[in-house]
Amino acid sequence: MTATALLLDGKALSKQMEADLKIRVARIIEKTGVVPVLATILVGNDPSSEVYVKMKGNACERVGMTSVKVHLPEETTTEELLAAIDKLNNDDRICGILLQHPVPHQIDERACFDKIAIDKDVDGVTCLGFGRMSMNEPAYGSATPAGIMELLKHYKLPIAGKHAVVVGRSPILGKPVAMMLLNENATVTICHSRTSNLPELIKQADIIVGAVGKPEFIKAEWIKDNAVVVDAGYHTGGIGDIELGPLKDRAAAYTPVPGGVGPMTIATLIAQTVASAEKKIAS
Ligand SMILES: Nc1nc2c(c(=O)[nH]1)N[C@@H](CN(C=O)c1ccc(C(=O)N[C@@H](CCC(=O)O)C(=O)O)cc1)CN2
Repeated sequence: MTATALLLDGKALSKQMEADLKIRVARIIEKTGVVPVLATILVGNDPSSEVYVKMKGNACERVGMTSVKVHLPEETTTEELLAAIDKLNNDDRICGILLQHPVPHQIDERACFDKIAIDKDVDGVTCLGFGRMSMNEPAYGSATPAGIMELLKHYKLPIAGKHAVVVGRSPILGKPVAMMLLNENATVTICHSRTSNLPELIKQADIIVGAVGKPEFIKAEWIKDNAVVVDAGYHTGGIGDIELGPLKDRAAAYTPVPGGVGPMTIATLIAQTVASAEKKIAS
């Protein structure tokens, strides 16, 4: 029997989140007279990265915050980027720092992510933040995984006791989403490029997360009926990492591309920046 799968509408939820964030930002400004600031760092001229950073700046404006944009040339060295991050760490006006991934190949991205002060790591990219989150200690989660968890929570989809299969193990997506699902008591399998029996493992998934970065790499026929399908991919032509078409009438729920995980990434970054600003005034 087929039924229409529940559409996990990240675009609509991100709008709701923004409405709430706008009120919280107005309260911060009323109390302190200071507008919260997110610093965005873009290194080089990757057109997609330019678009994502612009979208983040626009989201800041929509909720009444500002963003300081640091745009560094393609030839920037690790040392130069570390110095730029250090300057933002020491700037009292800045509540959060976003370093757009990927950075040019000559840069040690890990060293630069880890230079971000923990209280300004609103994009959840530092090893310290990841470790704390994994241990269920307070930390800002990596933006896309935290956005996915918020979406599952909003639609009251059960996680505890479910078998979640994550395809991808990147530091800002696959690994953190696996730890977040584990913290919610899912049984988690992490698959990657060296996994030999991928279709077989995916067949077991109650929750499948596509985080592999390859267009429609995960085939609909590998996914069992009534699974919750989360597609964290975004590729030209409006497709993700999962072949979503055939699943729309046999999954329990699915995130569309576009309009699913992507908008939640941005809303989560902004929500965590607002939380950082609130923490600052409470301390
Ligand atoms: N430091 C980071 N770098 C990167 C992250 C991240 O979370 N932190 N994520 C991705 C890219 N990304 C944000 O940076 C991102 C990608 C896609 C979307 C999005 O909303 N996409 C739309 C469709 C695109 C469009 O309208 O043009 C959608 O899915 O509806 C948001 C953020 C890599 N780098």
